[in-house]
Amino acid sequence: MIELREATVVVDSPTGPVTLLEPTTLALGEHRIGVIGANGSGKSTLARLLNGLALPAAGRVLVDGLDVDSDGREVRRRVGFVFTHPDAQLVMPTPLEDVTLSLRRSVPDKAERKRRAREVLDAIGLSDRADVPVHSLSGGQKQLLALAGVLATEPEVVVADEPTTLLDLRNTRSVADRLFGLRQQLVLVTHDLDLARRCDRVLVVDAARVVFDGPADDAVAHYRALADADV
Ligand SMILES: Nc1ncnc2c1ncn2[C@@H]1O[C@H](COP(=O)(O)OP(=O)(O)OP(=O)(O)O)[C@@H](O)[C@H]1O
Repeated sequence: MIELREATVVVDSPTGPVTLLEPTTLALGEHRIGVIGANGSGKSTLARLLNGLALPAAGRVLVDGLDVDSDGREVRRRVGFVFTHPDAQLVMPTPLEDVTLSLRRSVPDKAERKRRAREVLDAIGLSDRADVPVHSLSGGQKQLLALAGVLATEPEVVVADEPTTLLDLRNTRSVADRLFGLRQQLVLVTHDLDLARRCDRVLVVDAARVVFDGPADDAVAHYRALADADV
């Protein structure tokens, strides 16, 4: 369970401190939680708080009772993060080497690590691409590989920040189907309202606040009304 208690994100800027997230209190227990809202509203900031990529300036963020501030390493082990751009995550020349690298902490034996990496690639549908150059993969395959690298570490929660934004319809479907097929809790930041509708609970973020929190259809209606009010 992830809990935010009056968590606030503030950054310094040349003109003084800027609040990226107003004090926010949430308990995130549902299997699939969507986060929607306009560009620049604070969705990524909220997502990054959940695994300590952003730290609260005030308030607390707890993952299974562990504080992101003081137990950052353990929190990051429990909460995996998938970025919009898979290239931000893929550092090795081939998929097999990349997933093997993700396993370096959890699997000490080298041969066993490779075997497990092949299993992970197989499970995500990339076993036939295991040894090709990463740069030759399609955008969808790269995003699946980034997800495989995260899943290899066996997190309890997967936070994905607009993981399908760069993908075409077919790749969006395949990445989304993997994400929604996970046994792990999923927190999905997305501009794709069809994906948001598949979530059990959806947060709408606007101007650095969570302005709606509830069932997906109601959240999408709320977001549409906000957009209409802006025109
Ligand atoms: N380090 C920073 N310093 C100053 N402002 C920042 C910083 N990081 C983010 N911001 C600003 O905070 C606001 C919220 O950013 P965030 O990335 O959380 O938005 P978002 O809702 O995820 O947007 P998008 O849908 O465009 O990805 C934006 O106006 C952004 O420019």
